[in-house]
Amino acid sequence: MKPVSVKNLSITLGAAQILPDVSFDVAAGECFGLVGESGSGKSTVLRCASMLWSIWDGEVRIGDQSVRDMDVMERCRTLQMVFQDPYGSLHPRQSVRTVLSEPLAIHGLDNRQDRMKAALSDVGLPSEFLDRFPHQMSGGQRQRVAIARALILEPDVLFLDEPTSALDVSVQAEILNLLARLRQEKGFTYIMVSHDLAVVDHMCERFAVMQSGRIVEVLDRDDIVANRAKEPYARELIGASLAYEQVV
Ligand SMILES: Nc1ncnc2c1ncn2[C@@H]1O[C@H](COP(=O)(O)OP(=O)(O)OP(=O)(O)O)[C@@H](O)[C@H]1O
Repeated sequence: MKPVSVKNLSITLGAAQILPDVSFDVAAGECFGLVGESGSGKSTVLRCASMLWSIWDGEVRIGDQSVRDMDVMERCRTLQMVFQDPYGSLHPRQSVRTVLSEPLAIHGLDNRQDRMKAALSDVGLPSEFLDRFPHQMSGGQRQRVAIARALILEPDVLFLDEPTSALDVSVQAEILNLLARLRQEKGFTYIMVSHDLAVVDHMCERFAVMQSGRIVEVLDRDDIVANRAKEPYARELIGASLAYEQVV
């Protein structure tokens, strides 16, 4: 289990300062949420912290190491990402076997067959799925494969970028429960982006409310129940989410 620390993260793209100055700490084994309106910079935090984008200022550490000091191989073994759209994140012409075996080959890991079967079993899929292609699976099964791909190198930290929002409502809870079980079993540290406060409330111990590239407030579940949010935007977001839950 490793903690994550983000300090004074800032990024400017063209003339726009997307993140002026973002800092937060995530404890080892914690699930930390990032919520906020569309365009508030949630995914940008993950893109920078994972080094998908590298032109930013500040510091991101996993355990005692800066992500900038890790080489690509080390970073892949430390940190993996799960994206919103499992169809988009899986190559249409690659079988599950190819998707799962490639990282093992690149990292020179042995017992590949056993590792692939174990990763599929971890996400609740039988080993026959190794021969399937993305179009032969449901959305939920594709997301399970994307999660298996993230697990296969046994990382410490997972960044989850709206991992259920492209899925049918009936499958969303299944995937969230799977992610919660995996965290318990494997001791992952999660940073989870969502626009859905109910999802974050279900999954995360604490969450940061973002607006216009800034964290306006960090809250935990008890703060929601006790209506303790101080910042007007955070209060508004929570109020809107609670009102929506009452309507549906
Ligand atoms: N490649 C890019 N070039 C320029 N601006 C970008 C780029 N990607 C994102 N942005 C801008 O950065 C800001 C933050 O985007 P980001 O995707 O991080 O928001 P978000 O909170 O994750 O939104 P959503 O919930 O809709 O995914 C937005 O104003 C967006 O227009």
